[in-house]
Amino acid sequence: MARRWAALRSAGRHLGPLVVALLLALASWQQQVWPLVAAATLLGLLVLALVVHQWALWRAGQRHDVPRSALEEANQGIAAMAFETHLGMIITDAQGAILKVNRTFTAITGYTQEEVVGRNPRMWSSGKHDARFYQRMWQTVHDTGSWQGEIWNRRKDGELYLQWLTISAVKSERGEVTHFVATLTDITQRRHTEEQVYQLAFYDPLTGLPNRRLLLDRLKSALKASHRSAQFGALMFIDLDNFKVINDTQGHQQGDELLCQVARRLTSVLRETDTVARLGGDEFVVMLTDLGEASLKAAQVAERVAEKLLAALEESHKVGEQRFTVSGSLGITLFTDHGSRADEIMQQADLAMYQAKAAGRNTLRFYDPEMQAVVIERATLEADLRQVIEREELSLHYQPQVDSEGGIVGVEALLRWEHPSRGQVSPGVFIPLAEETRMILPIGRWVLHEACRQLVAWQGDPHKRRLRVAVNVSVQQFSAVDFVDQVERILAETGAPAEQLELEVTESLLMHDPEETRDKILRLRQRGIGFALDDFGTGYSSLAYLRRLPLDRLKIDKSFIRDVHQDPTNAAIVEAIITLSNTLSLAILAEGVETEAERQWLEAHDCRFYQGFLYGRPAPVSTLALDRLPGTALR
Ligand SMILES: Nc1nc2c(ncn2[C@@H]2O[C@@H]3COP(=O)(O)O[C@H]4[C@@H](O)[C@H](n5cnc6c(=O)[nH]c(N)nc65)O[C@@H]4COP(=O)(O)O[C@H]3[C@H]2O)c(=O)[nH]1
Repeated sequence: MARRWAALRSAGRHLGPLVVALLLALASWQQQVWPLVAAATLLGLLVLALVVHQWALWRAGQRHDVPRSALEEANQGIAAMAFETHLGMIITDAQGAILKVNRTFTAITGYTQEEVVGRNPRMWSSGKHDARFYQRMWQTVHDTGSWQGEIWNRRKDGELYLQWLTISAVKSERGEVTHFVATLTDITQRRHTEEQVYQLAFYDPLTGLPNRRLLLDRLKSALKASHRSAQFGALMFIDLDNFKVINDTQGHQQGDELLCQVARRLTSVLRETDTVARLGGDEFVVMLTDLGEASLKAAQVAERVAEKLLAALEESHKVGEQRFTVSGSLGITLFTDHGSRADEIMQQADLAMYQAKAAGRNTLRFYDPEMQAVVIERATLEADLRQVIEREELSLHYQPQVDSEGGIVGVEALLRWEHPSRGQVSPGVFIPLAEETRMILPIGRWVLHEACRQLVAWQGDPHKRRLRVAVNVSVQQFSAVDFVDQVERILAETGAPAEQLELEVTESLLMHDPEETRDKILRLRQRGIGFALDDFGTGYSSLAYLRRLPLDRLKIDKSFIRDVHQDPTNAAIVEAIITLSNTLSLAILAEGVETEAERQWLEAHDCRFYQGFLYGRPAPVSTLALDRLPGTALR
């Protein structure tokens, strides 16, 4: 029995430490390289099999005498199987001379067992790591029994590759190192994939510049650094002024090439520590750091750099066979870590850039906090505007339209917004905002519906039943493909008489699609709806288009009516408009008539319809007493 134990122990002595070392190597490697966990599991199973096998042999040995050579054979077989895993494996002696490598090693490195036995693994070092790296590595193996990490090595064909390497020292019973076991995996491809993912996540694919995410990351780090150093940094937004034209006329390929050139130009002006990022389109951002502790000095430095950047852009760019000049609008904001957040700083630089654009392009502007207040105000108003219909804060006021004999011919419906905390918001403020946000579409529908509902309500009132109601229609609303259907539907829903509805459109509609505009107007006129051209004289009027538009009425803008009786310029313009309307057989109405003198002059010059404070301000239905207006009578 004692003999059998000794045989087993002897076999175990040969194999055990190596297997344990293999396992340790695999286990530590497994923590790092989870995708190959399966290989480690396989090895674990082999070891389990070894234990079971040892146990079976021992049991068998209890019953029969197992020859020592059989035990050794079995152990060696198992060790050989465990050795041939998906990991590259190397066994060296205590001096580092290679004793054995497996097939995976050969597959990874290109070296066969015969080529490496007796040699030192130093033979394939890449030259990428310095002597200290190797010293530390071996020191760790000696101190702790193992080392693991990434290391660059060279394959037989000379190619560099990155491997995950685990080295374990195998010690004798007396604690002396007898062997080293190393496992290695080729992680070059994985690293390459990781780098690609990183590149995609943090860099702009076209120019290779950092993208918004990386820029924000760097800005946050810069803010933290400025907290420690108390130094200012600067963020600049650059937007190319004429890029869109070049892109549209020359094609996207040329546009892309130009953007790449711009990226190179901007980078060439800056220091290595500065960041140039591309946010997309033709928007670039530059971040400068360590501009000193004094804001004035920092601003001066930033301004100098900004000027250099603009100058670099202005030098002509050769794209394909053509040369282009581009200019940029540049907004700058300075930052330190005074509680500002990265996104706020970005917004400030963006705002400053818009200021630069508004100032005539090819220029730079510093961020101005007052501008910020305007923008915040606008954003809040916009948010409120989005809920204006459901919160029922809109109403219509009506302003009378009068003929030369004082008879009321109609009213203009004018939209009012009663804001719960701000009170009345002027249409001059919220209508443009509604147009920008396309909220004008639902709001416009509401106005039309409400005006038609009012028309029907007035049908029962002998004083108002024949009133014509004029409704303003914005270009966006009119241009909607279903505008004609929309009007038809509202007329049907409310039962309003179409011939008492007049739609007021503006000259900007003429710029749109004249054929489509004409077609829509004709279709609605067939239903009996009238059309007036509002604010006439203030916009761009193509007389050729005007002639072709089937209108009923021109409304002379109030700016020309002011003091028309004593302002020769206004008088000349109004006379010309009246002549034109006569030529085109259009009725004419003067807006903004405030004084009797203006009205008399207009009447003397053949303008017979008026609207203005002289006859009444726009008023809600409840206070609209059309029968009691001075000098008027209901027609
Ligand atoms: N100084 C002076 N002003 C006079 C006089 N008589 C009338 N007004 C004002 O002149 C504007 C006439 O409307 P608009 O030219 O269509 O100009 C309107 C129109 O373009 C737009 N708007 C108003 N309601 C609507 C609407 O329902 N839809 C659309 N799309 N725009 C609307 O907002 C603009 C401004 O509307 P309001 O502030 O109501 O301003 C109204 C009116 O109150 C006068 O004698 N003197």
